[in-house]
Formats: sequence, structure tokens, C-alpha cells
Amino acid sequence: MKPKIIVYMRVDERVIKDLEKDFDVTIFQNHEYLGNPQFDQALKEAEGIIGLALKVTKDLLDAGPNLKIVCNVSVGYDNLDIGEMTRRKIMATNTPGILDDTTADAIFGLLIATARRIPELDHFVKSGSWTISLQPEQYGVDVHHKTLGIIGMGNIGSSIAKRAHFGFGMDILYHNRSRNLQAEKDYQATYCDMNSLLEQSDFVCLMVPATRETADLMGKEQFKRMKKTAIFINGSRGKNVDETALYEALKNGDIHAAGIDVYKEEPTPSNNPLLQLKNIVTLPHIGSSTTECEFNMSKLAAENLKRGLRKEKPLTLLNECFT
Ligand SMILES: NC(=O)C1=CN([C@@H]2O[C@H](COP(=O)(O)OP(=O)(O)OC[C@H]3O[C@@H](n4cnc5c(N)ncnc54)[C@H](OP(=O)(O)O)[C@@H]3O)[C@@H](O)[C@H]2O)C=CC1
Ligand SMILES: O=CC(=O)O
Repeated sequence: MKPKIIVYMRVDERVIKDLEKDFDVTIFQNHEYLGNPQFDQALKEAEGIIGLALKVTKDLLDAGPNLKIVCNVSVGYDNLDIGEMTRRKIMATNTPGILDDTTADAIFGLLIATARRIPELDHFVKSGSWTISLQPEQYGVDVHHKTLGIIGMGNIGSSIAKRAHFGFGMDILYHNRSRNLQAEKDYQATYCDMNSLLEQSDFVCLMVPATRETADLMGKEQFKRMKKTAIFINGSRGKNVDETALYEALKNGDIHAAGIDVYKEEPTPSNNPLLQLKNIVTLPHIGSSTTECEFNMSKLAAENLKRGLRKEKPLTLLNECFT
């Protein structure tokens, strides 16, 4: 009998076909969770899970007594209770590194789209409103040669810095808990404390993981510190931003505009007040979502799963529980 596994949302079709050669696969595509009879039954028997953003909690682990490995098709792993998984010797893996350029393209694209008001002006043309000359109120702001502050100068933050430095001649400030000497050397990035970064940057881009420490890292006080002309970009996780404070900052003109790819709740409800504002550009969490990148992430996650269930060390293991 083949070992049973769960494929949970957004795993590439070709990779699923390959997994079916070795495993008995049950597929869930639509946020199914505990309480759904099919999901509960599959979880009871599954040795592995591969997929995106499944909330792996103590309750879920209790309901999956045979689980040996959970393989995220993402670099972020705030959906996994790593402590509890390690205590139970269940392996956790993610997909670091291979999505840096793709995500940086998307987040830098979001920054440009926000600064140059691309979605709004696209609508202006397509709705037939371009019957007179453009008005100054519709102008955007320059990106090139401005100051970009990156909070979270890790793999993706560095790829964003590369684009900003070489492509747009921007000055780069950054804030981490520790210095990134490579980014300082390669992109002339300057390390600074968070308050100085917020006060000096024309663009603030958030790229930290979602942890207990980063919850609501950007709140009322932080938005107040930013320049009134500045633009805020969140490419990290919605948990890192107080959405009410962001709404107030945008509405009151404490900051000029924002571009966000991620939300507290995803999919974000259509009545999220942020969606009513004109000075925000929104994306549906698509940082790494290109055909090529999603395939490569699925492939890496599947390789991790195969290795783990063969009792070999997965390539990108997150917890120290391999025995
Ligand atoms: N929008 C999307 O589609 C995507 C979003 N993401 C999100 O981006 C995140 C970052 O990914 P990646 O660049 O690969 O991760 P990395 O681990 O390479 O980088 C994270 C950076 O954040 C810094 N950091 C961590 N905690 C803090 C803190 N408390 N205060 C300040 N800085 C901090 C780290 O530096 P130090 O440790 O020195 O503090 C590090 O430089 C992911 O965790 C994920 O949530 C990722 C991919 C796609
Ligand atoms: O949000 C995507 C990820 O890879 O993390």
C-alpha cells in the first residue's frame, strides 16, 4: 500500500502527477479544514502534507496521529506551530531562496504601480474618461533616486534592494535585528534603527517574517513617523501591520499611499475598509505566483516530502527533529 498524503491548495499539477506514482494522494483545493468530514478522514490517515498556508495547530496535529512531515509551498511558515511539531518529531519544511527574484519583481512592481498610480490610470483609460488632458491631481511621484527603507533585509529584501540600487539609483536604508553586511557592500545599504528609517524614507517596504515579535510592527505610531509624502509597501504578511492604523494613516493623509499584497485575513473580505480607499493599490498575495516560480516551489516541497517519508533529511528542513 502506498503511504497516504494530503495535497493542500496550489501544488503544481505536474508535481501532483509525479507524487501520485509513490503516494495515495487526497487533494484539497479550497481552504477545507478540521470539521470537514473528508478532510478529517484524510488527516487521520495521512503521513505527509504538502501545500500552501494550512494552519497546523495543536488541534490539527491531534487529528493527524500518523503525520511525519508538513511541507509548505512557501518560504513563510507562520502557519506552522513549529514548537509543537518539533515536540512531536514531525518535520516542517519551506521553500527559501528560489522565490526571491520573482517576489522582488512583484513587490517592486507594486511599489511602482502605487507611486505612478497605474491601476487608477488604467481604469481612467479603459472607462473612456480620457477625453481631456491629464490633470495635475492625477500625477504620480518619482521612484528613481528616492530613498527606499527596507524593514527585513533578508533574501527577498536584498533582491528588492538590488533592483532599487542598480535599476533606479535609489538610496537604501534598512533595518533588521542584525546587520546584513553583504547588502551594505553590494547595494550600499545603510543600517539604521526603525524610527530613523521611517522618518527618512520616501518608500518603506516591509519584508520581515510574521513572528510574535513582528505582530503589528507597523501601527499608528510608526505611520505617524513616516513622511506625509511617503509610500508604504507590505510584501510580508498581513499580521505585521495594524490594518486599522493603516486605514487611518491613508485616510488622514499621514502617509501618501500604500501598496499591499498581504492581509490580516486572506482572502480579504470585500468589506475590508482598506479596499474603499483611492490611495491604496491591492494585490491578492501574488508575490511568488508566476508559472515558473510556483512550479519550482512545488518541486522543492515535493522533494522534501519524498525525502522525509524515505527517512532522508529534507533539503530545507525548518526544525531540528530529523532522526
Ligand atoms: N508576498 C508574498 O507573496 C511573499 C511574502 N513572503 C514573506 O516574506 C518574508 C521574508 O522572506 P525572506 O526574505 O525569504 O526571509 P529572510 O529570513 O531571508 O529575511 C527576513 C528578514 O527579516 C529580518 N527580521 C526578522 N525578524 C525581525 C524583527 N523582529 N525586526 C526586524 N527585522 C527582522 C531578518 O533579519 P534579522 O534576523 O537580523 O532580524 C531578515 O533580514 C517571509 O517570511 C514571508 O512572510 C515571502 C515570499 C512571498
Ligand atoms: O507568501 C509566500 C511565501 O512564500 O511565504
